[in-house]
Amino acid sequence: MSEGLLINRLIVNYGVSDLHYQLNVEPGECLAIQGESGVGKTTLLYVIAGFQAACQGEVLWQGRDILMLQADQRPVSMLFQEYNLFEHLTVWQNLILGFHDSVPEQALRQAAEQLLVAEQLNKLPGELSGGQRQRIGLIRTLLRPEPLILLDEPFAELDAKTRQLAAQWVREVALKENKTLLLVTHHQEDVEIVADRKWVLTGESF
Ligand SMILES: Nc1ncnc2c1ncn2[C@@H]1O[C@H](COP(=O)(O)OP(=O)(O)OP(=O)(O)O)[C@@H](O)[C@H]1O
Repeated sequence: MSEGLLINRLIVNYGVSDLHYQLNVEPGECLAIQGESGVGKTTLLYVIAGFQAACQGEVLWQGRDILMLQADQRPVSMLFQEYNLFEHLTVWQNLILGFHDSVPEQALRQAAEQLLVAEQLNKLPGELSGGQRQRIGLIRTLLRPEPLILLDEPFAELDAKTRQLAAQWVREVALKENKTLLLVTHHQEDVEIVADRKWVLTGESF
């Protein structure tokens, strides 16, 4: 029994085609997921997070099949492509949303400083650039309490220098908070900075 994440003979069906997954991630490991476009990287993250159904197999976290749980019951924090920011709330209100009475205020502010978005906290998300929104989403996703972090091209809107800064920050927080992290990226530099290991999805069945 794995204490981390074990994806066991998982099959996701789209009409005539099936996607197959078999994977083991150690607790605290940062795994980069690569593979050709359309091979099923995003689909895998959606199934783990509970936003898409699998038709067979298991997703075990610490020995327990999380496919049985509703999305909000899973030990998962995922950064969506659209960064799930509420437009009518300020950036800061967005950041503290969902922490209830245990807001890690100091850590959130420190992260905003490190990722160069501290000046943006009192603004509305609509006033931010795509890259600034992406970093706000990243901060919230990483600093939430859930142990399993799913990131789908989380640096896509960042310039090379900011991308490197954000990748280093992700690595640092993941290690410090003992997160288990799956990172979908096409960039080799992200893999080198963030990941312990790279897994190339080929679409072959097990
Ligand atoms: N809603 C859907 N209906 C039917 N087929 C779908 C649907 N979503 C995805 N697929 C199929 O599932 C496969 C995997 O898609 P997915 O988006 O997971 O790939 P990906 O590896 O993340 O690709 P990319 O790198 O381009 O983002 C694709 O071949 C696609 O045709």
